[in-house]
Amino acid sequence: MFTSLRPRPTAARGLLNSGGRSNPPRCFRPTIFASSSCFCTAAKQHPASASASAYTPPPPSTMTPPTDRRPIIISGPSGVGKGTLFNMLFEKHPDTYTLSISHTTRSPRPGEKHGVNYYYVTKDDFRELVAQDKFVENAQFGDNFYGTSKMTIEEQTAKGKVVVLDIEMEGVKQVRNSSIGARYVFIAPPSEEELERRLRGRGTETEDSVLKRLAQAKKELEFGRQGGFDKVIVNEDLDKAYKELEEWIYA
Ligand SMILES: Nc1ncnc2c1ncn2[C@@H]1O[C@H](COP(=O)(O)OP(=O)(O)OP(=O)(O)O)[C@@H](O)[C@H]1O
Repeated sequence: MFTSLRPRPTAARGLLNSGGRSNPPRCFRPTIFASSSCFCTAAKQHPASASASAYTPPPPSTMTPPTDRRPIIISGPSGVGKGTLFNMLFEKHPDTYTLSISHTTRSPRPGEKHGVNYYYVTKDDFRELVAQDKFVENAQFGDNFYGTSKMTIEEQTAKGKVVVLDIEMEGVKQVRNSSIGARYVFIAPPSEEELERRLRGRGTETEDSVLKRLAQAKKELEFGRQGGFDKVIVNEDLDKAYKELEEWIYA
């Protein structure tokens, strides 16, 4: 269990999966840094459009699904472009990827549905699930717990979907220590200055949130440098980074 910051951890995004991990469309697991009433920064439909002006939605893919069906764990500092890249992937391959649905102890918000946005459980139930080692990763934000169950991943994988988890380093460590076989990609910025520029340019954070995210980014970058990822992609040019990501996934 950890309580560190986790922007929009597990599979928290996706243009397509309005019933993905948590909240209403594009609003998933909370972030302690969220600056708006939406608990996450995922409300941006096309993050790329905010700063990466050259972004154009990719045409639907005719590619066959990847042969490697293991969950894809994406990690990297806040603002590096993880959501942007994965949204592009989801857009281009709408039938291939899915976001896992988290368990949470928080109450449903209006319009949210159990089993669609989250699995809503009591704290006692959650603790019991932790004790039974049912989660591949879990975290505490404020008073509430959040976790990705192994069962959710297994069910989606059994349906032929490739599950995507977007998690920060503590979550990555947990997944690595779990029984879930996964592949790991780290998204790095071209520089810390550019990372800050993107975070500020996104316009979703308060100054306090930007500073906290940048402080955490240093740790995340060090974690990325330590190795252990199957793939590291420097997201400088968005289209090139996306191509690299897709080639790696489909290799
Ligand atoms: N290659 C790029 N060049 C310029 N801007 C980019 C690039 N990739 C992403 N961006 C922009 O950077 C900002 C941050 O991207 P995004 O929200 O996808 O980051 P993130 O890693 O998902 O962050 P968080 O973890 O906080 O959700 C967005 O405004 C996005 O448009």
